Amino acid sequence: MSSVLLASRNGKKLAELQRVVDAAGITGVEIVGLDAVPDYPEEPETGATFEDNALIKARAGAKAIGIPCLADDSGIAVDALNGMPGVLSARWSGRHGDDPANNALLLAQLSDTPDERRGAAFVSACALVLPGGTETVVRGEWRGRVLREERGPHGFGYDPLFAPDDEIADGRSAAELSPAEKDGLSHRGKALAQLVPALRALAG
Ligand SMILES: O=P(O)(O)OP(=O)(O)OP(=O)(O)OC[C@H]1O[C@@H](n2cnc3c(O)ncnc32)[C@H](O)[C@@H]1O
Ligand SMILES: [Mg+2]
Repeated sequence: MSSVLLASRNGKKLAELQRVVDAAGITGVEIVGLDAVPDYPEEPETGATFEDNALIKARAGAKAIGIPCLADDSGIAVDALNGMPGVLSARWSGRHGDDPANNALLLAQLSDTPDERRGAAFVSACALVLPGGTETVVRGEWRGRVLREERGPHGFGYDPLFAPDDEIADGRSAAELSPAEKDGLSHRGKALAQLVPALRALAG
């Protein structure tokens, strides 16, 4: 049984990554979180793109622990803000990981933006880096619109403000979808689906 390190310091994101990998039913690969390995310092996420940052995080984990490492870098890209917050999504309000402050700032910035120009996309880049140096990076996108108020109890981050375009969502926010529904539609689900063959190849 080989092990793969899932390198995220965001508990709710980590849970989503774990769920999607579990649902893929990959046998012979054990997924371990950062809590199961010795502590190593967090790399600054200095990349200009989601892909760059996912690689920074996955390379750091593979190097520090010496096993294959999977990392996600993600965020929301708002059309009316020319793609921002983008790679700055986790710290848009200035405080890293402060979801209520990030959501409040985004709402305020879009207060004058009419409904027909509130389009946005969640983006996830997922990188798998092997200690030998092999690197795979994939991307998933999820189109929708930014709501005018937060709705729904599930998910994390900007989910309560994001209404996916998918018909099956039927106007609900991403935080009003069940976790399984979100996984089936989300940027992260779409990105990870492309990594399943590479993960399967590690089994043994
Ligand atoms: O870097 P790690 O340790 O994985 O954890 P993080 O929370 O810092 O993660 P990112 O740097 O990738 O920043 C992603 C931010 O984008 C937002 N985001 C990403 N995926 C999301 C999702 O599925 N739903 C809602 N918001 C999301 C949320 O604000 C995250 O904090
Ligand atoms: Mg981060």
